[in-house]
Amino acid sequence: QEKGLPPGPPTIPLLGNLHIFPTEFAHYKFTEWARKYGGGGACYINTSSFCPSPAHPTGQGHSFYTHIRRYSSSVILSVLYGKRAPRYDTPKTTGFWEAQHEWQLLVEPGSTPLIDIFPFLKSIPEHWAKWKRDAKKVRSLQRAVYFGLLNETKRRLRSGEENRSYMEEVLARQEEFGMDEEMTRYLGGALIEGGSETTSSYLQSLVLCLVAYPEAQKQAHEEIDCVVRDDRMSTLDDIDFFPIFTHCFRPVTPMSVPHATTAAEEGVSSMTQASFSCPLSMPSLSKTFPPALYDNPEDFNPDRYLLTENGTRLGVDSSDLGPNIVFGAGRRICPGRHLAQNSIDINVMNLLWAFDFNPDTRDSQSKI
Ligand code: HEM
Repeated sequence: QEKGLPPGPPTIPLLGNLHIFPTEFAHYKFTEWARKYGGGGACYINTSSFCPSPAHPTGQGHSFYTHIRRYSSSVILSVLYGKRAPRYDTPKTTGFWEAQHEWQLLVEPGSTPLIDIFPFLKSIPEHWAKWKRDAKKVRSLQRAVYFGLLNETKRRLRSGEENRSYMEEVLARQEEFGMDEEMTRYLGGALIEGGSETTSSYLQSLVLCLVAYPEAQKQAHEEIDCVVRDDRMSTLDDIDFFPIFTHCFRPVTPMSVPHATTAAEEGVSSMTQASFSCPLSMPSLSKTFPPALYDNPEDFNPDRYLLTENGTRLGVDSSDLGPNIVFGAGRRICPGRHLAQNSIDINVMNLLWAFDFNPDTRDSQSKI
């Protein structure tokens, strides 16, 4: 590694660590490197100017996946446009999820050439560049949804049917914020993206964990039944009776979001300015930590949070591992974290209150 940087895997000129950058489940590889080079703590991965996003396995086709997705879309659409998503199979909802899926395929490591390092690649004709055709497709899918939603809001405003949604406020103050039409459409789009899949992934992982760990599910049912009786559903006031629902077992953003400096920093060459240091986000993944910090980090064991505040072994200093670490830190911390946490809290309680989750035995291929 360059002088002054934390230890990490050996680099090669120009590409840094790009030639060994994992194309699938990158957070597992980073965990391994953190253990190998950083003694379980931070290690530095030089990705030159290529910013990957974590790979997500695609949905399993179970209806609980789409129920949960419909829910998270409905919450964010209500906040942004005052519009609910009562069914999954509406053009706006399925349109969004299709665009999101295609987008993720496009930003996965390895799916596009290194255009930031070799800008001449941009001039390859579309006919020879699948990634260009894919990008065009994603652009038109996203624009259909985002433009459609904003146009609908404008039509409503023109016919005097305000609903005091977030995007109405943005439209009213467009000039004050210095936002043109394009920025306004994409602001809505970015917030739908930020607010939909994050919450739904958390809840989908929860259901999978409950199925995979029946003992933990049984215990959770007993606890919820003591607080929330059969004659009512839970409310956010009930949350104080439960330990914090942690994001740490299967965090939604195991690598957080890559950050880049916009100006040279002391001791950092221009080559690494746009690199990101994954360990910044790694504490959110309990797998990252050696058993010195966590007892059996690979086990879904909610009880660990009863033992110590952050689920670590007794006597370990875990002040850096607070439950909010999954929402990032500093000035770019997730602005939707309060909405997200409330949404998660109420849903975890209600899902446990209402359902027994069991493996789907109808199709042996789909068992977890
Ligand atoms: C379980 C739910 C969620 C998780 C785990 C999560 C996580 C994160 C993380 C790790 C970041 C990057 C922070 C950083 O760069 O340091 C982020 C950014 C962001 N999130 Fe969330 N998020 C969630 C829900 C939401 C919701 C519901 C919204 C919208 C209402 C939202 C909107 C955003 C936006 C707009 C950003 C970009 C902020 C910026 O770059 O300045 N997120 N989120």
